[in-house]
Amino acid sequence: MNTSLTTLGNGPMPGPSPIAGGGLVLAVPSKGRLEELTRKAFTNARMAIARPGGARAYIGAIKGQPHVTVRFYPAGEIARGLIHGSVDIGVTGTDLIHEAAENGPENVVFVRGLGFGEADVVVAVPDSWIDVTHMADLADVASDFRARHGRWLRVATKYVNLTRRFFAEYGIAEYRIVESAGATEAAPAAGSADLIVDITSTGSTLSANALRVLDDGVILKSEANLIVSRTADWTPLRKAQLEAFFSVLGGVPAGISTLL
Ligand SMILES: Nc1ncnc2c1ncn2[C@@H]1O[C@H](COP(=O)(O)OP(=O)(O)OP(=O)(O)O)[C@@H](O)[C@H]1O
Ligand SMILES: O=P(O)(O)OC[C@H]1O[C@H](OP(=O)(O)OP(=O)(O)O)[C@H](O)[C@@H]1O
Repeated sequence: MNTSLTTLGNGPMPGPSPIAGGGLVLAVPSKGRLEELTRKAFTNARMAIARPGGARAYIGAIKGQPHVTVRFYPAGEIARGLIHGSVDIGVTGTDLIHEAAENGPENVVFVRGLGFGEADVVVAVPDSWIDVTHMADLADVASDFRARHGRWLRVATKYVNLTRRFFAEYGIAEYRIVESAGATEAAPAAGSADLIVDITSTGSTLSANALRVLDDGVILKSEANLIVSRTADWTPLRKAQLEAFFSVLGGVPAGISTLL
């Protein structure tokens, strides 16, 4: 697995930044698989993240980057912070940028994929729905579901916005979203929803719950990314700090130069 943040090799250990004052917020995932792999990626790039207060502390630092404050946030919060400009640089899943706002991708620069957190957001139905293999079949099911069952078709998901946009592309409007905070795959068997939209990587959670991805049901392919906010307040000082940060990672990436 390639967890390198650099494109041009690791380079020398960074010295103290010549720039004083101001400061950038670098947000990294506070828990789960993304936390561990993100920290490994920064360590590989000789930018090891220190978390002096331990696993429950929410502020960290990078040696040699005195103008960078590391904040540990849930992955979804990082996406929202990058879009709104309260986070300058962040690592999170691309799925969360797309889910957080329809114009989310326009408000950030995806600097590079990090080679982990690879997963697809998919539409999955019970294995027993043998005649439903494509979104067009689902559209047929949705259109007469209420007449047949006396209630709307229910979709369990935490990807409410991605679901609405994707279903609209197929003209599917007759359904209800059941917001799910976790264990979404359990919802159809538990009777709280008819189908789901969720993230999958190996597919084992879907098959363990007798669910199947529709043939054209991949909404998007996601990966952990190093991301820069376009909406942050890019004063000349902070732009210089951003350049200093990326100089350690092999140079300022092309997409960033439009900010500078
Ligand atoms: N099985 C998986 N394989 C690879 N990447 C995944 C997998 N599940 C989730 N991810 C990635 O990690 C991100 C965070 O997922 P996770 O399940 O840790 O979030 P959460 O705990 O539900 O959300 P939050 O961290 O915002 O509270 C996902 O949005 C996706 O980008
Ligand atoms: O396709 P799979 O490889 O089965 O992964 C999919 C599962 O991973 C995530 O959950 P979570 O992070 O709670 O699960 P995990 O750590 O067990 O993968 C996601 O919400 C799915 O439930």
